[in-house]
Amino acid sequence: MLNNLADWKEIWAQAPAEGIALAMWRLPNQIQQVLLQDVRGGVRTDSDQLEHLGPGFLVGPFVGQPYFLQASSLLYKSMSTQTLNKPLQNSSKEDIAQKNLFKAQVAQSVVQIKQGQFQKVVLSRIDLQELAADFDLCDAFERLCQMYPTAFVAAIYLPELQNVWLCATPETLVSQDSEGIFRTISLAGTQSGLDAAGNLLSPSEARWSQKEIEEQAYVSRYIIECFKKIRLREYIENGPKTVLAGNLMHLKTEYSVDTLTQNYPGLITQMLGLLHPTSAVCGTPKEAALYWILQTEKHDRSLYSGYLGPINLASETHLFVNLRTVQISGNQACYFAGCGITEDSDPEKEWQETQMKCQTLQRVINASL
Ligand SMILES: C=C(O[C@@H]1C=C(C(=O)O)C=C[C@H]1O)C(=O)O
Repeated sequence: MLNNLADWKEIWAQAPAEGIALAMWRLPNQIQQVLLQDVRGGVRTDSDQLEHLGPGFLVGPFVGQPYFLQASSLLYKSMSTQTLNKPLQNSSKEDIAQKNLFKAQVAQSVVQIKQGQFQKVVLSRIDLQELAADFDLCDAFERLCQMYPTAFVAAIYLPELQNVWLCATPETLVSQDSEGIFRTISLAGTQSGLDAAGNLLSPSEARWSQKEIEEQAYVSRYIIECFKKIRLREYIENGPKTVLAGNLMHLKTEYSVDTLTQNYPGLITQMLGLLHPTSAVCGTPKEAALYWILQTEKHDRSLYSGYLGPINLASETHLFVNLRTVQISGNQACYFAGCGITEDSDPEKEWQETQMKCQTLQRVINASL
């Protein structure tokens, strides 16, 4: 039947030798997990028309053409009901050299903003850690599904990249359901969702500063500008409101469009092309922010802050921003996290924010020790 955890582990173990591309995911608020195998190994596509690609899984890098994984086979199983009984621990260490470098980059970005080069930029950094000898990808995926029920949890393997990515992201980039409802969100502004004792706070306890409200408004304005470019006026806007995303809280505004009554059949393809990379992961204006990111960051973002998700499956498409994500090569884990910088940014606070974002995955992955 190939639908229990042991079978899925076997498929993951065999994939590199067989040159098969894999994607395994669990949509937000669902219990069903899906494992897709592409015997062709996944191919680069121009994604001109998502609708024409057929059923599969799309993986777009921060910059460049996406990979399309065709659904050669699909396996389904339910999330394990076994509860996590190991304590979660925050294991991120502070590397002083990394911290100083990042804080200097944030300070330089603030200077650029004050000089009028751009208004907002999202800078990221990496945190390299060794995985425990008994780390198991499928177990970590299960734990993330249990810990973060509202996240999109996914793991992918692409033979061309020779590494695995695992994420638990709170951010929808674009989606369209079987009734033709298109959705996107504006997500930004970050604060801890835990109190000093590590208990979850309620969203009503969040207090947002002007800086964070402004930071999220850039993303909302950017989305509305994209709608304007295609002369779409009939959209529903809901928010901003505070949402919990794992150990963090963000400000979120939801946008939806009824593509059937509005007669917009290609909206999702058009919006994907216009939106990515949004002001939530790149900045405003996009070109100047992107130029600064590529000049400043010392690492290659690769698939971090790109997008991924199932397309054309059961007449639905759900693409998410690849955040709260880790790239795994052998026993090396490379965690990625970024933060939105505006003219009011404080380098120390921005560093702390990236630490909290890395911990979203680290506290769960390291709990399997
Ligand atoms: C860039 C990241 O997150 C994005 C940036 C946020 C912010 O700047 O506050 C919040 C949510 C995401 O849209 C990340 O998690 O790496």
